Parts: sequence; C-alpha cells; structure tokens
Amino acid sequence: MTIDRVAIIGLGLIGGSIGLAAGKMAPHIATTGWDADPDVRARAAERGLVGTICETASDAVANADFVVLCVPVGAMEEAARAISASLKPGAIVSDVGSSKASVAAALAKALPDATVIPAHPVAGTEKSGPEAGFAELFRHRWCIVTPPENAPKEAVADLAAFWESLGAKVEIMDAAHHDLVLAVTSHIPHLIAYTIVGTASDLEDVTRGEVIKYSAGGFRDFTRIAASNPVMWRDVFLSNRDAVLEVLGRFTEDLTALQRAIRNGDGDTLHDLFDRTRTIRRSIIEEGQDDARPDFGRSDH
Ligand SMILES: NC(=O)C1=CN([C@@H]2O[C@H](COP(=O)(O)OP(=O)(O)OC[C@H]3O[C@@H](n4cnc5c(N)ncnc54)[C@H](O)[C@@H]3O)[C@@H](O)[C@H]2O)C=CC1
Ligand SMILES: O=C(O)C(=O)Cc1ccc(O)cc1
Repeated sequence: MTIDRVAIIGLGLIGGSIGLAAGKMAPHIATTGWDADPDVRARAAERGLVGTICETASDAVANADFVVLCVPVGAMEEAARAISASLKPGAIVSDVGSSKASVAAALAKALPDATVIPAHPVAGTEKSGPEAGFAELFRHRWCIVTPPENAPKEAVADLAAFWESLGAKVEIMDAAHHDLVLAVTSHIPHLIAYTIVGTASDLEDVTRGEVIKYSAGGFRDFTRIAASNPVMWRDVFLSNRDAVLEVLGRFTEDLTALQRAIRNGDGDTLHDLFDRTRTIRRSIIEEGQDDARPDFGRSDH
C-alpha cells in the first residue's frame, strides 16, 4: 500500500513542515490536519499547511491511511485517544516525538488494535508554532524509525517511503537505543544550553545588559538553543528520564575532571580533549551533516 491520505495531528513546526513538504514534494498525497488549539487551526489554514483543516480530530483521521501525531511527547497519549474511535481499519499511526520508548508505550496503550510505528525526524529548529514550518526541513536529514517487534514489514516500508518522499534518509533503530543516542546528541546539549544561559543571567556581579552586549559567538549559539519550546523540552526530559540521567552522570564526571585540570594547571589534559573534539567537528562536516542552508542553525539567526 502506498500512503495517499495523510492526517496530521498538531500543526506546529513539525506538523506544519510535514504538510508543506508533502504539498511540495509528494503532491499526490491528500493532507488533512487538526490541532487542539483553534487559533493554531486558523493560522495553519491561512498558511495553507495542509489541504483541509478539520474541526475535529475524528474528521481529520476518518479517511486517512496514515496518521502522524506531531504534538509534545507528554500529549501523545491524549492525541492518540482523540483519534482512536475514528481510525480507518489498516491505517498506520506514527508520531514525530523526540523520545521514543515512553511514546511507544503510550501509543500502544491508547491504540491497542492499531498499527503503531513510532518515528523521529532528527530535524528541527528552536522555533515553534504554525508560522515556523517550512517544506525543506527534512531534506537530507535522518528520520529514525523505531518499529515494535510485531510491526508488519510492509507498513514499516510504507512509512520509510513516506519520509523519503519528503527528502529524509531513514534509519531503523530499537527505541531504547534511540533514546540513549539522542540523549547524547540532542537532549543533554539542550540541557547544557538551558543551564549556561540561566547561570549567566543569575550572576550577581555581571548584569544582564553586559551578558547581552558582550555575548561572543559561543554564548550566542547557546542562547539560540535555549530559546527552544519550553513545553516540548520539559516533556522530553521527563519522558527520556533514564537515558538522560545516565548520560548526565557521565557528563558530570567529565566536567569534574576538567575542573580539576584547570585547578592543577594541567594544560595537557585540556589540550588533548580540545584536539579530540575538533576532529569530531571535522568529521561531522565531512559527512555533510553540517547544515548548508544559509539561514539555518547559525549563531546570527
Ligand atoms: N521542534 C523541533 O525541533 C523538533 C520537535 N520534534 C517533536 O515534534 C513534536 C512537535 O514539536 P513541534 O512541532 O516543535 O511543537 P509545536 O509547539 O510547534 O507544535 C505542537 C502543536 O501541538 C498542539 N497540541 C498540543 N497538544 C495537542 C493535543 N493533545 N492534540 C492536538 N494538538 C495538540 C499544539 O497546539 C501545537 O500547535 C514534539 O513531540 C517534539 O518532541 C521532533 C523533531 C524536532
Ligand atoms: O534546533 C536545534 O538545534 C535542534 O536540535 C532541533 C531539534 C530538536 C529536537 C529534535 O528532536 C530534533 C532536532
């Protein structure tokens, strides 16, 4: 089965980008959409994020052969319950949540009879809402699909083909491993950004005006990430608790080792680490993972 009718629940950055990307890159797909917030529905209609904005979740999913939940991870179960009575038999239900094991459990609980295949497009920005989406968001980006053991192979292939039609590259992964990898590459970096920007604004002897006025490139990059959606990130940390705490423990140990090196004047330890991390940055760029879009992910954005 190919996916021809897609319902998008949640019309913010990611839901809106899926609607725009489908409209541009897979125009044979008919899209419907619904958001719990009527104001978001009105703004999504103005921007033409999907073909049809529906007044209820049931209307949005009634004819869909693929439903994608694009709400904060803490709202996934509620969104799944809102569609459960109206799903077409055989429809595939997926999501875009930034953590996977707890979302998979919530969706399996709310939709025990549906074909549920969670996924995570590893693409986004610090912006949110229906104005933030853009059609190119997923191009050349990974989408990690985390099928449960009993997932039908054809449904996994259909889901992968859908994401590829929006320009993404697809990788299949176990949900628990996804959560550990993303804790390292995305969740802890966000926590660090939130912390350093908070610390800077709490210092008694440095004014907020000085922080803004003299912010060098590194701090500006942190402020971009620390401007990310508070509801979404609160939910990510609560839902990926175990993996985040595991990585945070390692990070804290490494930070303490650097603290000791600075106190002891141990330049070799500092230099060795900075040399190793520069190599990692170079290999990310060589692999083409650095974003080439001129207005995306830059400190001056
Ligand atoms: N922002 C990012 O960079 C990325 C986010 N994600 C994941 O995508 C999901 C959506 O994030 P964004 O689009 O950034 O958030 P967003 O805040 O831009 O949009 C979320 C939308 O969901 C709606 N909503 C909330 N609860 C709902 C419910 N129960 N039923 C229907 N609609 C509901 C909100 O009104 C809002 O319009 C999250 O799970 C997030 O973890 C995944 C990849 C990147
Ligand atoms: O804006 C950034 O730097 C991001 O890291 C975007 C992002 C946020 C959450 C995800 O689950 C995936 C990507």
